Amino acid sequence: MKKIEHIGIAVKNLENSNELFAKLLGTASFKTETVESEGVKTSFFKLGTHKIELLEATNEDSAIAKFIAKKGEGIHHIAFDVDDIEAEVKRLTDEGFVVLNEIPKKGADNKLVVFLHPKTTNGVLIELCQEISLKE
Ligand SMILES: CC[C@@H](C(=O)O)C(=O)SCCNC(=O)CCNC(=O)[C@H](O)C(C)(C)COP(=O)(O)OP(=O)(O)OC[C@H]1O[C@@H](n2cnc3c(N)ncnc32)[C@H](O)[C@@H]1OP(=O)(O)O
Ligand SMILES: [Co+2]
Repeated sequence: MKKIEHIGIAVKNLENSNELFAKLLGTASFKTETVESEGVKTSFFKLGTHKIELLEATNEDSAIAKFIAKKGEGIHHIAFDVDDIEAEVKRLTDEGFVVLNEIPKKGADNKLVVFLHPKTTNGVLIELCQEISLKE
């Protein structure tokens, strides 16, 4: 794994949290994107080479809606940048981690993503992500 790509934060209202994080970080969100397959609306802030991803649920079955109902707003996942997501899936599976989707899926911000179950990673949901252009 190369670096932390982003930290995902579950929020109830993206518009309000966008304003709050813009004030907090002193910089505006550079992108908002809805990923229907994940049931989320996202907003990204850049901090050096890292990002903060705010996530609001778009439906009640979304992982974000369930998370907020159980734990409230807050840090939802940590995403790591990888060069070869399929090789990382194999390496981590061989190490005994539970991969939630072995086939990488399309995430936000031009990435392929894979999640690891938080039960096998000390209660922290881990996302692996790879820039799509590197795959082609
Ligand atoms: C925009 C796309 C992408 C990107 O490009 O960046 C994203 O970031 S999408 C983010 C949203 N999508 C996901 O999170 C997909 C992966 N997550 C899942 O598949 C599920 O959320 C899950 C982790 C398998 C949990 O789902 P489920 O079992 O249906 O939910 P429960 O509410 O029953 O939770 C079971 C258990 O797991 C704990 N949990 C749930 N979410 C988290 C979390 N984010 N961090 C830590 N722990 C989590 C939950 O508290 C339950 O624990 P117990 O109560 O102790 O059983
Ligand atoms: Co994410």
